[in-house]
Amino acid sequence: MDLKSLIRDIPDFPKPGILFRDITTLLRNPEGLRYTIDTLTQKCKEVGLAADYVVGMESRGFIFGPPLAYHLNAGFIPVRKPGKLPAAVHTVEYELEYGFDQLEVHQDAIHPGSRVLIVDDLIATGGTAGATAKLLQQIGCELVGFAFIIELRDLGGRQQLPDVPVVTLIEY
Ligand SMILES: O=P(O)(O)OC[C@H]1O[C@H](OP(=O)(O)OP(=O)(O)O)[C@H](O)[C@@H]1O
Ligand SMILES: Nc1ncnc2[nH]cnc12
Repeated sequence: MDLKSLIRDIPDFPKPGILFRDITTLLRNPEGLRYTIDTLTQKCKEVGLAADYVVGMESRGFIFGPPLAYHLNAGFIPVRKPGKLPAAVHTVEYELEYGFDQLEVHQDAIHPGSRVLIVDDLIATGGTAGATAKLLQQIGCELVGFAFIIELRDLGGRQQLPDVPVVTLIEY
């Protein structure tokens, strides 16, 4: 399936100079959605990505994380923007393609030694995924790999990540 044809490109969003890769057009396509989840699962299994937990970042990691966790027989743990999680949190700061932000995870959601797989819709600069990896590794988790629907290769985000397998479906 030509997944790229289901991604909509929006120039100058959310800021001038950013070419936004919009996944909502893929999500609303039944065959595209099924193919995306099935192929992501298959590729993770092919490289041996067994995990206790799939960790997804707010907000688009929440779309792809739970179905992937379901198919990999793992739990799902949300990593959220600041002030959203109700219990005690661990926090990390990171840089975006278009700004700065923080991410948080519940302290009691995850424990040293847990095998975790980080999932998001897209890797650009690698700031978000790299910060999430740092957060989880500081807790003492075993990071088994990353899975993204889209990789923006020119931004070199992969170089920001620890040396574990990276699964991607679409590259620009
Ligand atoms: O590799 P990076 O340069 O860090 O960029 C990738 C991140 O940016 C987007 O999220 P965003 O922070 O815009 O939040 P959203 O999902 O809530 O729109 C995207 O969903 C990734 O999480
Ligand atoms: N170019 C882009 N398109 C969609 N989401 C993004 N997140 C960071 N950069 C992005």
